[in-house]
Amino acid sequence: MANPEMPAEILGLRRSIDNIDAALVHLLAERFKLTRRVGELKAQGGLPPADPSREDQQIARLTGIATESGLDPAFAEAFRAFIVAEVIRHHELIAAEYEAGRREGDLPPLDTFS
Ligand SMILES: O=C(O)C(=O)C[C@]1(C(=O)O)C=C[C@@H](O)C=C1
Repeated sequence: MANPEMPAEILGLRRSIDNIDAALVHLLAERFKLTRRVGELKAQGGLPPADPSREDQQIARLTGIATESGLDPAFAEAFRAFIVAEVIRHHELIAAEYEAGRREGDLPPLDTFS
């Protein structure tokens, strides 16, 4: 039996889905640029890669936004946690590089008088 033809409406919907997927990838790329800098500043300042209290704020805020906008809040939280787990992995790698002295170019100059 031949494949049934794809309705034109589905093809139109797929074009918009592709646009949204592209926007999500661009947004994630920009988010990771910001969190990479956060990771560098944390490594320089001796702060831990993860911040559970900040994450509690994110969860509360995003749960409200998801509920208001009709997105399953459990899905919103799973998506946030997936992204943040990757951010924390990056932060740990950055911190390990600082500790190994491989990112000293990004460190402030040594204060030899203290
Ligand atoms: O805000 C921070 O402290 C971050 O490191 C960023 C971020 C995030 O990706 O939003 C990542 C890890 C922390 O546990 C909390 C938040």
